[in-house]
Amino acid sequence: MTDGSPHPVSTPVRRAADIPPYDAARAEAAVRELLLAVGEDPEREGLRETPARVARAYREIFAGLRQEAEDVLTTTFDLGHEEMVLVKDIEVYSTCEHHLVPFHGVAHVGYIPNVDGRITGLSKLARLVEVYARRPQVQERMTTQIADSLVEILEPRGVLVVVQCEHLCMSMRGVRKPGSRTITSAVRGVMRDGATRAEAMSLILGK
Ligand SMILES: Nc1nc2c(ncn2[C@@H]2O[C@H](COP(=O)(O)OP(=O)(O)OP(=O)(O)O)[C@@H](O)[C@H]2O)c(=O)[nH]1
Ligand SMILES: [Zn+2]
Repeated sequence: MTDGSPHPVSTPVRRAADIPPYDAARAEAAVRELLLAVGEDPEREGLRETPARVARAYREIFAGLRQEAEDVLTTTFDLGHEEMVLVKDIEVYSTCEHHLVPFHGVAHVGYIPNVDGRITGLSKLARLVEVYARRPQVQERMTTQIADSLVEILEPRGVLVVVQCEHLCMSMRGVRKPGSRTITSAVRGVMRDGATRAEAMSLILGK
């Protein structure tokens, strides 16, 4: 990303409560305009329902804008488990905020609970990824948000998030390099320690 990007990773993120309800009619009108702009006929048979379909699809694809990490990291248990918990290969579909085309791949989310051993349900880690993936995104910000929300809510001793994605904006257009993968990571607390980090990484890389 260029330094002059209008959407740097540090862009302040609006809270779900500050975002107006999804405007399906507006999305539909915009898709119709887009079809006209590219030279299509939105009235032809195959396209007649497309603006409404796309509006419904966008509601789903961007549903994370109206969710917060607190909404999904609800279930916590005090199991007294103080060792590393890692869920790997969580499938991710997100949308590049520069081109509004998908980027997709996997996320690996690990943490070391705090001394009380407070942990969350495993599925909640995958739900957390969804909250941040279902927004117009850049991969770096998504990775950071996943890590920081875990830190804030579970107060674990350490967190490691690794995301590996192919960006379709680099595959199907622009530089046209299909198959390249971008890897981002965010490491917090004791996961920064060499041995702990190495253990997490070997679990991620191991088959
Ligand atoms: N750092 C980062 N860059 C991204 C991400 N998604 C897309 N980009 C990049 O955002 C940049 C936008 O660059 P611009 O020069 O403004 O746009 P463009 O002319 O469409 O650029 P090209 O893709 O090179 O054709 C491109 O280099 C994309 O590869 C992401 O998640 N993280
Ligand atoms: Zn892009």
